[in-house]
Amino acid sequence: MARPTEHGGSAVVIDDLHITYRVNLERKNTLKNFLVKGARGQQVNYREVKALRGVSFDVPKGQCTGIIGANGAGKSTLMRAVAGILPPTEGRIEIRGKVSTLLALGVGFNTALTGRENVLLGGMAAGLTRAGVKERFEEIADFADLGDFIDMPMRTYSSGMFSRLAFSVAVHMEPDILIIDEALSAGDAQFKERAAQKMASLIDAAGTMLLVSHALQTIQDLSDEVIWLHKGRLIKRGNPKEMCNAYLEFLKVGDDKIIMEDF
Ligand SMILES: Nc1ncnc2c1ncn2[C@@H]1O[C@H](COP(=O)(O)OP(=O)(O)OP(=O)(O)O)[C@@H](O)[C@H]1O
Repeated sequence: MARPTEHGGSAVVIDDLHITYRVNLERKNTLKNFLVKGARGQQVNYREVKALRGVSFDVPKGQCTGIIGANGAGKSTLMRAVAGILPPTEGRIEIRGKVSTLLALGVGFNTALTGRENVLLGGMAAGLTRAGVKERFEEIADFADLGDFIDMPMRTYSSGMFSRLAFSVAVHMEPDILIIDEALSAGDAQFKERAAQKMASLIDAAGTMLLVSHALQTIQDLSDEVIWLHKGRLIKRGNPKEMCNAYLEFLKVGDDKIIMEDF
């Protein structure tokens, strides 16, 4: 049973989240090198990248929360953490419901298998029964619109085709929480249009969404609230138009001071 907290209406609660990547700087990143260095008492050379530094916010149920920020701000890291792919280095993520994400599904696809087989596996990985996936299969395949390619190994897919299938599987899982990271850039113009329509209908169906995009118009059109990340920190959260305007102003000026004044 959900713990009664002050975040009663939240689908996701993120509390003081830190994520630090540990990057191995060794030229020879091999087990042998690691063991040889260990045996000689030498240190293996690591560098730490603090991708998220104490981020806290909650995602209200049934709303779309947009995430914006410059390259390297930590947006994808945050999405991977909410999807359960990356464990928090420090802090806490509480998820109330079934999460579906393009990231996790894309990662889970086995390119030696056909699209059809991957839909089955992906659906089951997302918590559906075999019968449940079969019931939805036609709709998923129709939406991805890959023609005969659905029965071809996925290694023969273009990256756009890969994304279309991943997107289609993700949005047909009826998740409680849907994570979309730049999904609208998946596929060609026609698919983008259909993807946007599908997302609008998902939002109407009151699903909770986390949406990461550099397309600020899309963010404004779809989000109820926007979070602005910069260098691993949450700078501001609030009304989509105001957040996007503030971010655009920052991009124009290109100066961290504009952020730090309010921070
Ligand atoms: N696998 C990784 N190993 C080490 N460092 C990483 C890894 N992935 C991301 N980083 C670093 O973490 C920081 C945040 O990266 P992240 O991809 O989350 O940013 P982003 O906001 O999604 O950026 P973009 O808009 O460019 O996609 C960056 O400094 C990046 O270099």
